[in-house]
Amino acid sequence: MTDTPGAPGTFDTTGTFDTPELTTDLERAAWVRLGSVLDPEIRRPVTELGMVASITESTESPTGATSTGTGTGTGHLTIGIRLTIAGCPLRDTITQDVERALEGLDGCTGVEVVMAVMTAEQRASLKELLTAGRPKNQFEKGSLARVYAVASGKGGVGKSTVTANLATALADRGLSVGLVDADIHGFSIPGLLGTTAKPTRVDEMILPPVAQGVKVISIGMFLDADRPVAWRGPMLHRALEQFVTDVYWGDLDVLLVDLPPGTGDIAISAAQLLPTSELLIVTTPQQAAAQVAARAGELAEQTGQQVAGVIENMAAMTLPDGTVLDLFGSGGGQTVADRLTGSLDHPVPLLGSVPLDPLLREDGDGGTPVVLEHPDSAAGTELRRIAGSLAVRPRGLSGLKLPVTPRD
Ligand SMILES: Nc1ncnc2c1ncn2[C@@H]1O[C@H](COP(=O)(O)OP(=O)(O)OP(=O)(O)O)[C@@H](O)[C@H]1O
Repeated sequence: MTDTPGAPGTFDTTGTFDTPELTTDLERAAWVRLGSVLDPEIRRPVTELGMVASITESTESPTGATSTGTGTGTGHLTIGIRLTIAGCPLRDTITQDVERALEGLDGCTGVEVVMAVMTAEQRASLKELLTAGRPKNQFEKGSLARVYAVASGKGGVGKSTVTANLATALADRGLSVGLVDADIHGFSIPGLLGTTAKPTRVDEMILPPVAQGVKVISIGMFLDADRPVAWRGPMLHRALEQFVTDVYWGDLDVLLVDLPPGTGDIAISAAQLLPTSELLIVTTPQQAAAQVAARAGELAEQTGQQVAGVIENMAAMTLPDGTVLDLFGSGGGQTVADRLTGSLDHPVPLLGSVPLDPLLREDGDGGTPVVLEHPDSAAGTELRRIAGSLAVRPRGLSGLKLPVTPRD
């Protein structure tokens, strides 16, 4: 892989992209194959994004011998790729993906990937291509994405762990999923998804890293991890606003938002910025915890949100010898669901009850969500089941009867 300066020229003035000049059959076949290479962040083919600058079959082999007789090339391809920014952290991934896509291509004797960087005009064209026709806030009313803001009454109930696993399980089902870590003071989502990647900036547009198949953005990606965040309400609101408006999410099926615990500024900002969002309330089975969790759900009355359901976490676990360990008591999830059903104008179901499971914690610590690493574990099975019910849930609950799945 070698670097060359960005070569302008194959973008036309209307902001769309010309295909590179293709003169041999091999070059044309390579172009078709490269249509399967997705930009790792934008998740669209590199051929659609103006990232393939050139495909050239050399007439001279790397050893200096020229091709003979046929008038065609030597089968050695040089692929010019334009990265969005210099020092793009994903250059190796893109190189490997290009090489893999061209593997076994008939008549291809070798591939060299040459990297360049987009010019300012090319970046502007790319941004135009990605944002054209999209509202600044794509999650306004009328948005096709289902948006779930995950809330809890207090910290430590496993809200972030549940959110990361639901996002991963939904992505694993083939849905296009975004995840905003809005737990500004206690951001833990990048760790739970095993990523230390930073977002790429294309001018003022932010491309979120993809981890475990989920497009994820967290305040932690912009900060020095060891420094506490001492932000006040307006700054928190601005940060969340940027996550909503400046991040390129593409066409999402589901956006999950990991809220901080409680009923603070961010929960209210999220309701304003994401007017179609519904709340998912996470609680432990403990009755005292359930009372606080219900209060977080009742905020929905003031913000005009619906509560899509309650998820009980840290429920009783069955030990290998068959005994049941009921660490936090039982019934908290159902209590919250009943109380919210009583106080809000729509039924609030208990969506599921995730047991205490050491694998959930271990996999979370390891950055490999349990739904992928141990899908058949007690917690993995229940989290995948809950994700399944969210995946098929219609958007908006007004006037709809919800399937209530009480647990015993
Ligand atoms: N069902 C479970 N079984 C075992 N451990 C769990 C379970 N759910 C969560 N945990 C563990 O509990 C701890 C707290 O979880 P997590 O950080 O997700 O909570 P939280 O509600 O998001 O906290 P905060 O809002 O304060 O950030 C983590 O160590 C996590 O691995």
